[in-house]
Amino acid sequence: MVKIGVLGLQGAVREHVRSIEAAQGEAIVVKKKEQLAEIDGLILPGGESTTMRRLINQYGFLEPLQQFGQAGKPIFGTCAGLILLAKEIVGQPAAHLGLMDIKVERNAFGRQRESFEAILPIKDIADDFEAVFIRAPYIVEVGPNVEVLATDQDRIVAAREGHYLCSAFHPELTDDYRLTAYFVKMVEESQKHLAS
Ligand SMILES: NC(=O)CC[C@H](N)C(=O)O
Repeated sequence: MVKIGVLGLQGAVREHVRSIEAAQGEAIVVKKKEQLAEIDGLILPGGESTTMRRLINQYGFLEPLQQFGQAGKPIFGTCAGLILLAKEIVGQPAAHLGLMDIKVERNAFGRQRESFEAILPIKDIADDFEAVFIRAPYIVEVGPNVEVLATDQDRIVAAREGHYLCSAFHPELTDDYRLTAYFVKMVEESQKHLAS
């Protein structure tokens, strides 16, 4: 069974643990950078990206997280986690981890649609995924190697670039484990690659 960490500094950590277990992965809550050596893939949960970034700095996580991704280990960023992964954030001078070739806008759906649900098709994963959005960002632009997996009213809300996966919505807040299961499979496949 692959070991999947959930960055446990802030946000929807326990819900991701439950989803990983439901998707046949072993879940580990990562609170210290040394634990990154024990896991095969990592989920950056939703929460508040600015708070998470402050804690990432405080606990010395920034470079270890970047190295984890650059070593080819899969990372799945959900909501605030997507913002952490992005190379560019609209209106902000600097990115956080800057690993994925996407440009994102924070709180992009505005006040009227602060939180909402939508049934969305996700490429190769589901025709009818129940997507829960909470003060969600969306992806404004993607680089040439990024595959768009889902859109909501023409806004990009899920994408993949090689071993990086992201969603603007929260796949851990429902009992629909298909997106998490897709990530577990990505981690299993990367294990085969990294071993060969
Ligand atoms: N549910 C979420 O993760 C919200 C993300 C939040 N708006 C941020 O900018 O970090």
